[in-house]
Amino acid sequence: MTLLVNEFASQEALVEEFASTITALLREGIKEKGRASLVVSGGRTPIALFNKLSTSQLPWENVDVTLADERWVDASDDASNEKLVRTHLLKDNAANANFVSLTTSDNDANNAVGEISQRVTNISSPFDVLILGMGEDGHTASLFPCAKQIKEGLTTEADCLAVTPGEAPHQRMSLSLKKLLESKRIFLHLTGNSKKRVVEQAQSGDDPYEMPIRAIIQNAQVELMWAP
Ligand SMILES: O=C1O[C@H](COP(=O)(O)O)[C@@H](O)[C@H](O)[C@H]1O
Repeated sequence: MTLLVNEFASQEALVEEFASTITALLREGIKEKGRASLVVSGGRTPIALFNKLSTSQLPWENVDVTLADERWVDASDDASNEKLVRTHLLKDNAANANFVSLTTSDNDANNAVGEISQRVTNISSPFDVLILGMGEDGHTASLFPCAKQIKEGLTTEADCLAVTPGEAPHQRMSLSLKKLLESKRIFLHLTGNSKKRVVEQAQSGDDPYEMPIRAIIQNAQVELMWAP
């Protein structure tokens, strides 16, 4: 499919426009169906966007928010994507959004796949907005090229799976490629020149197992939101 490239002069300019686009899409979803859904990623990139989005004027109680992936740590751990979302997004106007957690108290994420899948399935499909990030290795969500579950992640009909990345910390829970693609609008949010080079590398090859972000770009229209 296509990668629509939106480049901004600064991260501030990106956040301003991106937050307003997301707000408009969620408002549209609520108008059409009574509820809207927003799937976000973790990591460092989305923090400023989350802070800005939390000030958006929306009936947030009608918005379901979940994650594209989670690190299998306690929700109080600094590595937790849920902690990031709770700290930077689910506050101010957005405090009443319905957050769907991708964690349980199970020690092993494999034992929680059924329960998490059920939670994700209960969010109306397709998602209104999906915001993906990407690592320097071309992983997106927790679909890591170095994980032995990568084939499962890119081919399963299930909504989510447990992943153990070979070269990154923490076991993960990730939405599957199939579930990620069930989204009306898919954004890839990146900052910095090195991530831009990784996207260019992804575009110049075909193998999704080498760079899983390719599986998204090859199967959907993806809107890149990039700033230096
Ligand atoms: O581990 C993860 O990394 C990616 C990228 O994070 P960033 O810090 O480079 O922005 C993120 O998209 C994913 O959700 C997260 O679990």
